Amino acid sequence: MSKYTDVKIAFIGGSGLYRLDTLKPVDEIEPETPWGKPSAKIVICETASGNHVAFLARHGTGHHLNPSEVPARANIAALKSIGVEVIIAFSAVGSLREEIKPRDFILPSQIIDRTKGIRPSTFFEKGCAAHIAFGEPFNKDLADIIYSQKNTLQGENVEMHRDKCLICMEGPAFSTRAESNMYRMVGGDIINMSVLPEAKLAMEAEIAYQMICMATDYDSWRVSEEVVTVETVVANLNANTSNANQLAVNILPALEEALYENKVELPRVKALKGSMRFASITAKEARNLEAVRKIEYILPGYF
Ligand SMILES: CSC[C@H]1O[C@H](OP(=O)(O)O)[C@H](O)[C@@H]1O
Ligand SMILES: Nc1ncnc2[nH]cnc12
Repeated sequence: MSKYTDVKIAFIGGSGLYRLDTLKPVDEIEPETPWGKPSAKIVICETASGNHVAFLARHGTGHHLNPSEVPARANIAALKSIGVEVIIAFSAVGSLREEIKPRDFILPSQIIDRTKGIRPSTFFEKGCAAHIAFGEPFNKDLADIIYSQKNTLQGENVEMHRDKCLICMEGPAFSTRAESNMYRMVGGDIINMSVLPEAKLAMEAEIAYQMICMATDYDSWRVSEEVVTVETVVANLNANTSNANQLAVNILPALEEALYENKVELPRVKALKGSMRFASITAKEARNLEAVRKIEYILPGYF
């Protein structure tokens, strides 16, 4: 049992965002979950109101994990074990649309899965099957709070877009020009390698999840442009860092008012609580006890 049980809000940092300078770190923890240890130590930070929030670097603090290697189950389970109810996850993405410019911020509302089945993507396996509804993979209440801060973004012509479709590819190589064009044709607006299985696992753990994407490049579709390289991504990432830091602190008061002070209701966050209680389709007597024991870590008493 962790000494922290009431850390309701967590930030996950992606490429280029290995800490949040605007939050005051007060402790570090490394929970051992049934799915192993998280990508990095979870940094516990104190907000201006005195609440604790968590920060976790998705690829490790020195970015040693490629997207296919991120221990997403351990990450989500570790956050759940300290009481997390809401995850705001940052991600660097390529843009598949002219109007989404490098350095713009995007709140996706949909995902198309182009990962290759090599990432463990569920807590429910080996004798305890369950199926979550994933039609709305992101949490609109959280997107609304984040979008309300759109005018605080700094930089010439930097915009925030919402309701976009995010393609999640396996990587680590970037897309070919033909793949990039295909993603545009099927309705993709932005592309990354990280939203899955993170978003699915959060849903299974009853954690509300919204990704804040930061465009770093035009991927490989634009004929007038060189194809994406990691140098382009990193240059724009560094430019995005201060906006990401500022956005994180700007949205905290609204999140804290809702989650700690119950001043505002977030119906789509509330609806998640208890949503998994009847999600397992496996007959009680047919459930594998070891599988159930592991799931107890994230949903105690459910199965
Ligand atoms: C460094 S470029 C590709 C890499 O960047 C994104 O990472 P994250 O989502 O963690 O910010 C993308 O998903 C790829 O993993
Ligand atoms: N073009 C791209 N494709 C996939 N992931 C990315 N992350 C940043 N840019 C990306």
